[in-house]
Amino acid sequence: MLYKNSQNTILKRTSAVNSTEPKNLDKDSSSTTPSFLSPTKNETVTVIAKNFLLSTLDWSILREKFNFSIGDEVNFCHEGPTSHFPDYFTFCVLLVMVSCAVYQLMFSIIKLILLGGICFAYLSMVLITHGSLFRNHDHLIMLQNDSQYVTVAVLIGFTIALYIHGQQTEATSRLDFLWKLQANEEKEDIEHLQAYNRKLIANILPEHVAEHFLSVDKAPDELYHEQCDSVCILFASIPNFSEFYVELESNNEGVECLRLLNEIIADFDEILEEEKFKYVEKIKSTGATYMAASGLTKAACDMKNYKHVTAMADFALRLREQLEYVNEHSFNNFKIRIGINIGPVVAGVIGARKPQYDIWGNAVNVASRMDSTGELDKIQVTHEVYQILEPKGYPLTCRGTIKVKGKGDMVTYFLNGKAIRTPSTDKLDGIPEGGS
Ligand SMILES: Nc1ncnc2c1ncn2[C@@H]1O[C@H](COP(=O)(O)OP(=O)(O)OP(=O)(O)O)[C@@H](O)[C@H]1O
Repeated sequence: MLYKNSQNTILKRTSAVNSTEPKNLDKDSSSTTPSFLSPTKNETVTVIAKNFLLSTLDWSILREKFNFSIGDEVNFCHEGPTSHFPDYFTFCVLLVMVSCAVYQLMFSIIKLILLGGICFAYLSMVLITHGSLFRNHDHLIMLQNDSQYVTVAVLIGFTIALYIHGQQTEATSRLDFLWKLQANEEKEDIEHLQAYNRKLIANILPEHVAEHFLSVDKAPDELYHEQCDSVCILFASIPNFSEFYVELESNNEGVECLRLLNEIIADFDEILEEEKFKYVEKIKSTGATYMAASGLTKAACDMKNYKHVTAMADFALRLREQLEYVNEHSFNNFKIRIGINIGPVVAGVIGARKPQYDIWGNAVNVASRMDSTGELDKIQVTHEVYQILEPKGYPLTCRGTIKVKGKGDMVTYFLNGKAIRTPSTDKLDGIPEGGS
C-alpha cells in the first residue's frame, strides 16, 4: 500500500519534472528504454513503461533533480517557500541553544527564559509563518509523518534537556562556590593557628631554636643540641620568698603569694624585651629562681667586646633595681641574690610533647653555685667574669676565696654597679651603686 502511494506520488512528480525538464528526461528515458518499448508500439504502453522505469530510478537521481533551495517554485508542492533540507535550520537553532546552555555563569532560570524565547520564536516560524517549508519538505521526500511536528517535539525536548542540564550545572557551581568559601575559611584558620603556634614556640624556645623546629626539613626524632663556647650564665634567686609564701585561707591558700611571684618574674621577663638586652635569653624560672644566659648564638656572642657579658652584668643590676621597686610598691622586703659565670655550655632541647630548651655544663653549675654561695642583695661573679668586666669600668670588689661544693676553693667578686662612659676621658668608669 505504502509502495503504491509512493509510486503514485513519483509518477505525479516525475510528470511534473517532465514538464520542467522535458528534454533531459526524454534523453534519459531514450537512453535507458529498451528497444521492445520503442514509440512505434502503442503510445499508452510507452507511457506506462516510461513511468515504470522512472519509478525504478535511483533516489539520488531524483534528489539531484529536486535539489531546490528556499523560495524555489515547485509545482507539485504547496505554496510558499520550499527547502529540501529544513532540518538544517532546526540544527542551527539547536546549536544556538547549546551555546546559551554552556555559558556557566548564567542562572538556570535566565537560561530557561532565553531558551524558551528562542524555542518560541523558532516554533512560531515552524508552525505559523514558515510552516509550508516543512510541509513541502515532507512532500518532496515523500514522508508519511509530519516533520513540522517532529521539529516541535525535538525543540521542546531539547529545551527541557538543556534546562535540566543548566540546573545541574548551577547546583554544581553553587556547591563549588560554597566549598571554595569553606576552604578559604579553613585556610585562614590554619594560618591563624600556625601564627599562634609560632608565637607559642617562640615564647618557649629562643628564636633561632624555634626557627629550627618550625623548619620543614627537620627530622621528627632528631635531638637538637649545640656547643656554645662563651656563654654568660646568670642565676638570680629570692631566698626569702619561701618565708613570704604561706598557705592561708586569707591569701586564698597561697594563690596571692604566687600572684606576686608571677608579677616579679613577669617584670624580669619584660626587662629582657629592651633592645640592650637582646643578647640575653631567659632559660627558665624554677620557683623563685630566675635563670638566663647570653651569647648562645653566633650573632649574640661578641667575643671582641664581650657585649653579651656586659649586657648580662647590666641585666643583673636591673633585676636588683626592679625588686627594689616591687618592694616599694608591695610593702615587702624581698632580697635578691645573683650569681654570674662564663664558660662553654651545651645547649639543647629535651622532650617531644613539652620541649624544654636548657643548657648544661660545668659553667652552668658554677653559675648556680655563685648564686647559692652568694650574699643577699649582691651579685657574685667568678674570676673569669671579673677579668672581662673590670677593664670595661665596672666596679667590682673581691670577696676573697670561698669554698664551692664540688669545685674547691674559688676567688669570687661582687659587682657593685654600672659602668658609664665619661665624656672627658672617653673611658668606661664605674659608678658604685648601693652595695659595698
Ligand atoms: N640546667 C640547669 N638548670 C638549673 N640548675 C642547674 C642546671 N645545671 C646545673 N644546675 C644547678 O647547678 C647546681 C650545681 O650542680 P652540681 O652538679 O655541681 O651539683 P649537685 O651536687 O648535682 O647539686 P646539689 O649540690 O644542688 O645537689 C645544682 O644545684 C644544679 O641544680
